[in-house]
Amino acid sequence: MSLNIGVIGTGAIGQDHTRRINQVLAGARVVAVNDVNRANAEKCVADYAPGATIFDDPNALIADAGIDAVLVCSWGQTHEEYVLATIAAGKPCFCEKPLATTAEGARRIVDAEVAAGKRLVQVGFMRRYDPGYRALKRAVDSQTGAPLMVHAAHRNPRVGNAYVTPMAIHDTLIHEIDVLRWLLDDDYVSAQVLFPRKSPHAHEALRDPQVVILQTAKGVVIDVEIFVNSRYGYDIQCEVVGEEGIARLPEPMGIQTRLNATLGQPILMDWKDRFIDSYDYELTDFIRAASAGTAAGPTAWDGYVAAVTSDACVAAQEAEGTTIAIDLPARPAMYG
Ligand SMILES: NC(=O)c1ccc[n+]([C@@H]2O[C@H](COP(=O)([O-])OP(=O)(O)OC[C@H]3O[C@@H](n4cnc5c(N)ncnc54)[C@H](O)[C@@H]3O)[C@@H](O)[C@H]2O)c1
Ligand SMILES: O[C@H]1[C@H](O)[C@@H](O)[C@H](O)[C@@H](O)[C@H]1O
Repeated sequence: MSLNIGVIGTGAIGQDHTRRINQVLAGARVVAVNDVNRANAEKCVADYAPGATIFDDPNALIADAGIDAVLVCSWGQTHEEYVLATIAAGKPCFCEKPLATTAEGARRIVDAEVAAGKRLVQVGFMRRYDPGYRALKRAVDSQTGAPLMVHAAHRNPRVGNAYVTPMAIHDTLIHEIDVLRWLLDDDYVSAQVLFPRKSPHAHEALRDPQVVILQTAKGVVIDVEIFVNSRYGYDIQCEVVGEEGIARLPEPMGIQTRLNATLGQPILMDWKDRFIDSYDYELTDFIRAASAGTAAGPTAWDGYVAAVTSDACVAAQEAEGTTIAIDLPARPAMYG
């Protein structure tokens, strides 16, 4: 039996997920879509979901008896409302990051899921599914000894004018916030942000680059460079320094050339290409679990921890150079 999915938010990633569900993956179909911008919904249906129903009301889509599960791919500040409504309908929900734009909002989702008594939410932290990060985790767990430090970088070639300083945390660093605590099996205890000299490519409302320093409960010190005007490429770096050696995230596959006295390898420019396999794997996991009426993968608790950590990092941006403590409440039993 095929899982009937409704997608709320049919912009860049909503369309890309619709394409992969309808054209690449097995076991599910996107049969309904909603977008505040109807033209985006129409384009998504025309390109990737012929025959799907366009709902003008997202809550009607969530409640519709023909919809088994919901993908929330709208702007971050709208996620909480739709995820809560999907939990209330008792349906599995895949929510793109961030789960909510405030820690309080993410906590309301955790509480609703706990009250529902079973997992219904998967957060779109796709890097946990990336073969490179998975190989890195195996090396960190079994070869390089207890981790001491992590050096990471998250570089985008450019961003639009709507992207302002706190978004470097909520929109960009949030991937490292999630994947590094998964990689290290650890939680954060403090955050500090340093601002190097500003890139001339950064617009007025954006301080870019930034360096975020996170410390973990086990004593690991992590530095993450966020540089969203790198110009040269979409580049994700991660190196874990352990007691016995160093493990590095592999570069994405690319043809190496020896040409004109130069050793060359292309660098990707778009996030869609960098994690293309991971998006396929995370949605495969979602379809499998949702077909059994539940959810798998990154949890609402992971989304909540990311929100608490993000808030601390934004406070650390505002208090430039000051170390901000991160306090997490006890983890509900449902999340292991
Ligand atoms: N996991 C990843 O790597 C990744 C990559 C890109 C985006 N994202 C996340 O996905 C979400 C969407 O990002 P995007 O790049 O596709 O943005 P986008 O602007 O291209 O698309 C968002 C769509 O949501 C629609 N929308 C906004 N508010 C809505 C509402 N209240 N109800 C219904 N539709 C609404 C917009 O009209 C737009 O079509 C964001 O939360 C973003 O952080 C995740
Ligand atoms: O929404 C995108 C996406 O999450 C990318 O993976 C990240 O590199 C960008 O910085 C962010 O703006």
